[in-house]
Amino acid sequence: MTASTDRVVIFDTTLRDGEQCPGATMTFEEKLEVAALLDRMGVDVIEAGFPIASNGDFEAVAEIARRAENATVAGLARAIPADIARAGEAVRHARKGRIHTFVSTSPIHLAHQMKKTEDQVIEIIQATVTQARNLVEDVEWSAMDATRTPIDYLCRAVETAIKAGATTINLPDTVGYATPVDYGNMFRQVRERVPGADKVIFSTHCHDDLGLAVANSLAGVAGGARQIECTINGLGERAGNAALEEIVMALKVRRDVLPYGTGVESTMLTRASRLVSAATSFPVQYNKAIVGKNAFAHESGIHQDGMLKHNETYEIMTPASVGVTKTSLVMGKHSGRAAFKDKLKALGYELGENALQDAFTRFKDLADRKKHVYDEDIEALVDGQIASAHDRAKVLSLTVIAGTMGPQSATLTLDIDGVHTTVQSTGNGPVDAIFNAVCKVMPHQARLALYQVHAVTEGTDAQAEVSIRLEEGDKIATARAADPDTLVASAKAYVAAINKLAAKRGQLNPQAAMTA
Ligand SMILES: CC(=O)SCCNC(=O)CCNC(=O)[C@H](O)C(C)(C)COP(=O)(O)OP(=O)(O)OC[C@H]1O[C@@H](n2cnc3c(N)ncnc32)[C@H](O)[C@@H]1OP(=O)(O)O
Ligand SMILES: CC(C)C(=O)C(=O)O
Ligand SMILES: [Mg+2]
Repeated sequence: MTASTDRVVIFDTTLRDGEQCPGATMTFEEKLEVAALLDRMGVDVIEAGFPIASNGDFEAVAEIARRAENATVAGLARAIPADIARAGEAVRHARKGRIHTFVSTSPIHLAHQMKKTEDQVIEIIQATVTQARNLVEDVEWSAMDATRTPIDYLCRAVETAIKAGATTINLPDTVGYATPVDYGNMFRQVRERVPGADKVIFSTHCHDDLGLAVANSLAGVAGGARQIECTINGLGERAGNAALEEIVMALKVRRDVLPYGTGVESTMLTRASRLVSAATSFPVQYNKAIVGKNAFAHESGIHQDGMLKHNETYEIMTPASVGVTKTSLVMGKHSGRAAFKDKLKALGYELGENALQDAFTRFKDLADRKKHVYDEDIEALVDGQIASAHDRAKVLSLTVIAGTMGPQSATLTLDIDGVHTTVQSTGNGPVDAIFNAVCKVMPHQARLALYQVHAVTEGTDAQAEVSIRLEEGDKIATARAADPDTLVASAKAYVAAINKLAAKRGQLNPQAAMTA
């Protein structure tokens, strides 16, 4: 695949450079799982590890090589015969195997890390690429720290690698130093000057030290590269590598100016991101492009209003195109009426204009005080509004006799429209006794569909929160009440639910709303 084609090879190095990120080590099984997903989603080359690094790395590369059905599997090797032999052994059983060998070319690396002269490194390139090529057909050679290498020497090194049989030439921005203009020009110059450059694929490999990894990779493609090395979630050494999901979507969304396709199924990107995040225990930052939790979330009223009118007002790609079910309109202090009304509709409420305005004001007050406003908060706010608007009965006092001696009984005083009524009742347990007492004052035909108690906090002095759901024909009323005394919370929740039911009935027949 030379520069004249419009297809870019996606080379994923999550399992090699990604794993070099401090703390991101994956187990053998996790690596197999990630590799299987990369293979299925259409990644062209999976760099599965650095076989000389450890027996574990060797085994992982070898097993991934055996299992991969579509992708080429690459193993990394320094410019050292033992490394190359080990990488060759690891990818031996792959349907398509690659040895990726690299050596430094920059003056600073030659002087301080390699302690070799330029001529010595040229000899090493010649010998090691030849060795690799004798083991496999597909050999990638990388000039480590290419972007800090004088162009004349870089061209000489690349020419040596091509002559020795390299089929892919990678020019990494190892330390994340390049800018897009530099990086694109480097590829243009090398491709123009090196004999045989038109017979190989040039590759980018960018690090994100200046936050330019994706931009540099795309500039490299504009300069003639046709392979991009990248990682899921941008994982990698130091600030990471170019993020695969960003590269794939940039090429997909901006095909008008970057007319190069990939074979990656973009709807699997979110899944891959979650898998790698779980395997490495590295959380994905909320505002990460493409796969972050907020990538398709809108909180501000103006954006939400636009999104409700037309989804292209504030989204340049659909959530479905990257495997996210839907856009989310997050309710918060920046939300407006349009989104609030839409949320209420989704939650099953249809309020008149005045009630809507009232609920919206209360919602804004709540959002000013609370960081996250959940659907349940909005439900409670509207339910509370409905209930308090029709809150005709209130629990004034409750005395319960419970325990083993039985029968359990409850003495309950309710305030209904300002009139205090006291009743007594027995029951099969204290809660039953309370509910029977309530029914004496407020008879109804509703079925108790849910009675649930849970502790709001920990400890024996915790507040008990009781949830009740009553169903009467097609009318449903739910209510919650909290009190340090579970039985008092039960009485309050039950009365609140009946209040709501009465209000619902009352909308049809106000006189019959409460039959005390
Ligand atoms: C830019 C990159 O991402 S490069 C890849 C980096 N990844 C890793 O290093 C992860 C895996 N690494 C390892 O497990 C180990 O470092 C090993 C197994 C590769 C080597 O371990 P050791 O033999 O103990 O060497 P150590 O790590 O201390 O030093 C690296 C040696 O490799 C040499 N070296 C580094 N790169 C290359 C290269 N491309 N070709 C040849 N030699 C190299 C260094 O000069 C140094 O040699 P020296 O010991 O003669 O000075
Ligand atoms: C091994 C090489 C390709 C590398 O990771 C780098 O230069 O960043
Ligand atoms: Mg790297």
